[in-house]
Amino acid sequence: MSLPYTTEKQVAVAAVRRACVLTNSVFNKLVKNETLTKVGDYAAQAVISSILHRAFPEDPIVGEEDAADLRAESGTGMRERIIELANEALVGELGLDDNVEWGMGPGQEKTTEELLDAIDRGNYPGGPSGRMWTIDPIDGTKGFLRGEQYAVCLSLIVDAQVEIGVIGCPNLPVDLSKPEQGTGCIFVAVRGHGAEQLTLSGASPEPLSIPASTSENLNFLESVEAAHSSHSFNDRVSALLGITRPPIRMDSQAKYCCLARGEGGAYLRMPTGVGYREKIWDHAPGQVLVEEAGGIVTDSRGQPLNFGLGRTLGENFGVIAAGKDVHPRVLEAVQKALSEEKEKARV
Ligand SMILES: Nc1ncnc2c1ncn2[C@@H]1O[C@H](COP(=O)(O)O)[C@@H](O)[C@H]1OP(=O)(O)O
Ligand SMILES: [Mg+2]
Repeated sequence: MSLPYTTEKQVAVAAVRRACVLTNSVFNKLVKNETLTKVGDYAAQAVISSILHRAFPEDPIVGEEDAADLRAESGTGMRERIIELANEALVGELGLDDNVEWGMGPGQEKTTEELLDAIDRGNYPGGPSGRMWTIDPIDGTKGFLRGEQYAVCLSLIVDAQVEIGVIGCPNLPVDLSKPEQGTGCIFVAVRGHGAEQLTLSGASPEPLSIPASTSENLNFLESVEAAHSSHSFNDRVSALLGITRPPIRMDSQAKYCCLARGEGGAYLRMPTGVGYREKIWDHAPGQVLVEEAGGIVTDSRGQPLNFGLGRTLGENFGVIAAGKDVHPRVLEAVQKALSEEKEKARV
């Protein structure tokens, strides 16, 4: 019997790889300003969505972008650039085992209308049942703009459970401690079948598992942006756990990837204020990756993240991701730090 989701996995990896090549070339070719990330975002979503649609025409997509601004008169310049870049990425000869059947390779250029429709196909509202894909074409836009970490993220959710996660990290060192090995990795997980790291070209799969950690070699992975995740709360939790090493700060779901391969011991993301709801495309691929590498992902109450509530995870209780042995300790420290905060607010 073949493994479940064999075709889905191949198509997803190929789509993410093409989108990574595209975002790299956007970064290298264009002026570094806010428009750069928009161009990359739209073009990468167009590419991934086109490839998914060709392979799985019935599957709905929850994507970060929609094409409304591009369809407007004012979007003409950007639109033309995006169509050109998306088509380059779709037909480019990457010397890989891509399949023309899935809308990649020579002669597969799309019209403007087809690509705008592909972007708009990301408008699915999500929900508790059925199959759906999530796309975050450039997660960590701030990191992308700085030439640091960002990630191209894709997941398949079935009945609110994440079954496949694929995360492309073009700027991530193959091994954080061996920079000479170069950068560019793709992380892939299939529920029940493990997690692996590939090179950006899709070669050399290495299985991933999170090693056991002690307080001495443990440290947090956290956002660069203090507005996305409270640094001071993480400092307090670190102190409660006796962690002495400074946190590893990086943008995007690259944090889940590093955790899955044993770099840092826990990813902690606590809300900085009220109001922001985490999006499912920002956590679905990372969740299955960490779980398949042997870790646990919950919110700050110890509850699993709920991917069946729509486009967001609902009320924001934060995220704790860590190895099996570390997670209970982090959860306990998080709850202690939360009750300290409550106590302070009361006094
Ligand atoms: N107030 C916020 N709290 C948490 N996450 C946020 C907030 N504002 C934006 N984000 C999202 O955080 C993600 C990046 O997180 P990180 O800091 O780990 O790199 C992005 O997807 C970004 O969404 P958006 O793309 O809509 O800006
Ligand atoms: Mg994102």
